[in-house]
Amino acid sequence: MRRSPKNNSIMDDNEVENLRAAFGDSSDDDDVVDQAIGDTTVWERVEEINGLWLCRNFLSSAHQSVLLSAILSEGWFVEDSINQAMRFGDLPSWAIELSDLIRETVESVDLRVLPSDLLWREPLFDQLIVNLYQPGEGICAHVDLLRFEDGIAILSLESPCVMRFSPAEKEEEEDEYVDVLLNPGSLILMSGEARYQWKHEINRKQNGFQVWQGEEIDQKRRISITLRKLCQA
Ligand SMILES: O=C(O)CCC(=O)C(=O)O
Ligand SMILES: [Fe+2]
Repeated sequence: MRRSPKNNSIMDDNEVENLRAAFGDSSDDDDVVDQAIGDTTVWERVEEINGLWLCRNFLSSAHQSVLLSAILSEGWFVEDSINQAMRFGDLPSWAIELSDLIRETVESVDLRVLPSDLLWREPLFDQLIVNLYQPGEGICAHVDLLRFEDGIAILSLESPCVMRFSPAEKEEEEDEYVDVLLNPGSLILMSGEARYQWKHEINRKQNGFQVWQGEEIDQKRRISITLRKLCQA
């Protein structure tokens, strides 16, 4: 069975004001603020999967460029053989800003995007993975390790991709899955069932070939940022 997510877009009345506050209301640079707010900065619940939320335009293109430069200037990806960087505990300032922005934008909508015990834990995230995928590279189906708490965020940069969710435990021969398109600048949040009862994967094996709604996706390099919190020992 193939299912694709329906878009339950709900725009909170206060959202634009809150986003303006989140991105800083620099009156000398209103363009950047407007781009940051975007016209589709909306949390969408992926209907088929409890606890899975998508914010398509979480970061404006300007903000994506700034973040990408910050990541690349960490110097983690200077060699072709290195495609993943992990940090625990003290995160780089750009990751803390991202984490703050997630909390602010979730708080600003009157929707249960993240249960409040997760949203208000301190810190919200203390573990970071940056993955760099060349065209044709992806990640096989997995549930994130249980050493991490519930409440996981993934931000996409540079290239769109399709992330496939499938039940972690499926009946034999059952082929149930839900595809979600992750555009650059989009953010997904997984909690509850989405985090524990569904696997996620990115299949770009065939020379980077992926299809979304019948259209081939032009694969480029993709960078993702995964934010999680380690369980207490
Ligand atoms: O790159 C992604 O979007 C997914 C990364 C991921 O699932 C992980 O690091 O556990
Ligand atoms: Fe994962």
